[in-house]
Amino acid sequence: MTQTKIAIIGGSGIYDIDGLENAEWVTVETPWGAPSDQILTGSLNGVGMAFLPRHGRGHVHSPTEVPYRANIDALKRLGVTDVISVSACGSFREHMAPGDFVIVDQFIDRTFAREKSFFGTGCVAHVSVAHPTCPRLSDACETAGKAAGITIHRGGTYLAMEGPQFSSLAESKMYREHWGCDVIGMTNMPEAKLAREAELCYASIAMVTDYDSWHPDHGEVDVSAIIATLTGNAEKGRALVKGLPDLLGAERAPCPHGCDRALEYAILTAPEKRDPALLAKLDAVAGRIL
Ligand SMILES: CSC[C@H]1O[C@H](OP(=O)(O)O)[C@H](O)[C@@H]1O
Ligand SMILES: Nc1ncnc2[nH]cnc12
Repeated sequence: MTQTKIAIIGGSGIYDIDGLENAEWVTVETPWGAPSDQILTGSLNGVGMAFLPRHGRGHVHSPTEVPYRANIDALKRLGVTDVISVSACGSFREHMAPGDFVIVDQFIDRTFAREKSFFGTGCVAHVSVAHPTCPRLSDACETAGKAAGITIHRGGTYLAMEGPQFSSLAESKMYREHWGCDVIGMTNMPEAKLAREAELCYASIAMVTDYDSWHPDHGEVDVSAIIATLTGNAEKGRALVKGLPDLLGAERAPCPHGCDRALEYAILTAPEKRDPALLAKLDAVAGRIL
């Protein structure tokens, strides 16, 4: 049995979490550079926890510049088994209103200026992201959220845009009316893809902060309104996180959906053709099978 270790990646407006026992900010070095910030480690009800502010304390990294590979590698290196992203998002659906939480289960990746894989020349791998989030971890988030009195929508398609500017009205309408997207944000990709490559279970909680720019009765999105909604949600988010350790348990069996075995048949490069330098960088991410 593996010990459960739950990581929370906190998005915009979430730079710390309270209530961890033996809390300590630790520096983690990775072959992919420095993570967004130090990582807060500790435990909650006997379960190991880690918290990483995605944009760094003080919000220093733009969505494009977040060191996604270093973040996921650092969490893996710390022994994390389950990653929960908590993000701000715009909503394309009237009934997904500001203040509601959406447990995202699909993504459309429109980002184009980010490193999206740990693999490449010298070690080529193709993992499946047909189902990019873990249903078991998403179940726990839904249950904990409902117990905390949060309005939760289970399932939704998240459009990941490059940013940093928000969408034009034409883009917003296209994503909503033609592409079937439910919410929009700038950070869950490539994060979810990298978590899958690192064989980590990943769930995404998108906190609705605005109606982007499509809604005729709401002004277009601006950052001050987003932060006001997030601040109003902080207590709900904290309550959700506190419910997770008991739901996930201190020990975990293999993921029933195979997230923790995603690399099993993914690597194509012949053993004799693999690049030792890249293999060395993959020690944490793919050490289980390399
Ligand atoms: C603060 S407005 C836009 C910014 O907020 C979201 O960040 P995160 O996903 O880390 O909560 C969004 O994706 C943008 O990066
Ligand atoms: N409307 C929006 N578009 C992109 N990212 C967001 N984060 C919060 N609201 C957003």
